[in-house]
Amino acid sequence: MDLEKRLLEGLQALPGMPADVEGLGRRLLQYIELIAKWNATHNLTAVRDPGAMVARHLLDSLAVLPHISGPNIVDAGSGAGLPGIPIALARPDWQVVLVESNQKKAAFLMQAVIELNLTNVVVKSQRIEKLSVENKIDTVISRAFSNLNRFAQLASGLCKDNAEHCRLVAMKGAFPDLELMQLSPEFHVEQIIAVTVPGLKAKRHLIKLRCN
Ligand SMILES: C[S@@+](CC[C@H](N)C(=O)[O-])C[C@H]1O[C@@H](n2cnc3c(N)ncnc32)[C@H](O)[C@@H]1O
Repeated sequence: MDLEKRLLEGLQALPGMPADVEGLGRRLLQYIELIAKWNATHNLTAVRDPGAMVARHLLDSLAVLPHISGPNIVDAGSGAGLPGIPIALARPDWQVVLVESNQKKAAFLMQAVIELNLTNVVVKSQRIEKLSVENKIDTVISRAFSNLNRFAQLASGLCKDNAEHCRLVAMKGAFPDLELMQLSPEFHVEQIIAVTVPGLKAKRHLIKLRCN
């Protein structure tokens, strides 16, 4: 099955997608083509085959959409823009800040914002723990960033102006028993959600934290 067809089938199987799934699919394909082009020089992701990126990067990122709240999202340790860029493409009404401390990756993100005309995305080339934001943040999300406790420690300052509503959301693979046991009591586990990603057999879990 070709890439576009596989992507469209995946998008149609996911809840919370926009009405114009085909338009979203075209922009997502443009995005993975850009990753593939820059990957050789900027080492953005170990997944080199655009075919494998469909499920492992795009659908995996979009599967979180029904479980997070906007409109102000921060993606901590965004790397090649995951999950932040797919989220921004699917939700043009949300504002997404991509935070990435590696300068080469941040340069890619800035180029992606221009080439994909992402008017709802801002790139911050810095460490998440140093970030200050003007808007009240609704969700700080991370994928493959660090262990749960470290993520919570580094990112919780971003929730301080919106503590009632703001949530820290960590995208994890297998159920992270050990990481949950090691989480500091200052953070409260609000929800653990098993997520199904079309085309992926591997398990996915979202850990949603509230700062007490
Ligand atoms: C394993 S990569 C994951 C990238 C992307 N989230 C994904 O799922 O493909 C982790 C990223 O976090 C970035 N990073 C690590 N510590 C950071 C920090 N304190 N602030 C911002 N970015 C950080 C690294 O440079 C790296 O690009």
